[in-house]
Amino acid sequence: MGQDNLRYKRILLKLSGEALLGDTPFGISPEVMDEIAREIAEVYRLGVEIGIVIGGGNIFRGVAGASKGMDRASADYMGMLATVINSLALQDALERQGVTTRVQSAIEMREVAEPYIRRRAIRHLEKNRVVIFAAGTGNPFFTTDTAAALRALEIGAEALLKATKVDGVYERDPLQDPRARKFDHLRYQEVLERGLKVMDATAISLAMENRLPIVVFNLRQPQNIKRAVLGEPVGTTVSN
Ligand SMILES: Nc1ncnc2c1ncn2[C@@H]1O[C@H](COP(=O)(O)OP(=O)(O)OP(=O)(O)O)[C@@H](O)[C@H]1O
Ligand SMILES: O=c1ccn([C@@H]2O[C@H](COP(=O)(O)O)[C@@H](O)[C@H]2O)c(=O)[nH]1
Repeated sequence: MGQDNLRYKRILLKLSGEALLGDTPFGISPEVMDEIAREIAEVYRLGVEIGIVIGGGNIFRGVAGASKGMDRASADYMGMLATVINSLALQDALERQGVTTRVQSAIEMREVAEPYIRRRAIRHLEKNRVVIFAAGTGNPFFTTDTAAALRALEIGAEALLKATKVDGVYERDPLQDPRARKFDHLRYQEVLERGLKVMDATAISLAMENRLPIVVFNLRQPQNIKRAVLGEPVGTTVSN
């Protein structure tokens, strides 16, 4: 398949940390990780330039620590380190699929990852390397959704693809209310006004201000990443 069929040639893919659990109670399911790596490798071979942000919900979330009395900022740093663990696991899985990758961390840890340098990240993408952005924004009180929107804008991605545990954006959380209806398309403002929690408001606002389209879809449904890249109807699109 040639590049002409692609709807997006450079994407920022946000992967749910929680989806990595699969059937395991904690951490990373090797089967799920391999399956995700295969899907990404297929899209990579279409010639798409791919930046990735992966969440940390399978290991630790700052709000969970804070709710048990921890200092919020310390808990958030733990959450950011959790995303580094996931990023290294994803790098390993992708390289086993023959995909060249680099991990860039927003918190410096030279022995395991490059520091985040925007121009260098763009150069990696131009050289057909998948760039995995670890440690979120590097700042507490944010989430990896916001990190994904930020990095998408920094690298000039044409879309932010949020691959998560649900099929798209619903009128209410579908995990709480299975009767909730799914939207095919929503405007940014509607997501904010309806208080839809599928993505945090900071990420939505950043995308809205910069007209960055967001596609929310189910990570565990085979071929969904490819379908989104080809512009086929999948999940929910959030744009103007
Ligand atoms: N209106 C809604 N439509 C769809 N999902 C919703 C809605 N409201 C809440 N959600 C929840 O939002 C979740 C996705 O966002 P969240 O940021 O929590 O997870 P993630 O990004 O998939 O995981 P992680 O934080 O581990 O990376 C879904 O799993 C869903 O249960
Ligand atoms: O910029 C950021 C990104 C993340 N965090 C912390 O990491 C965890 C895990 O990220 P999720 O988006 O929830 O998967 C998050 O709960 C925060 O505690 C951060 O502080 N800053």
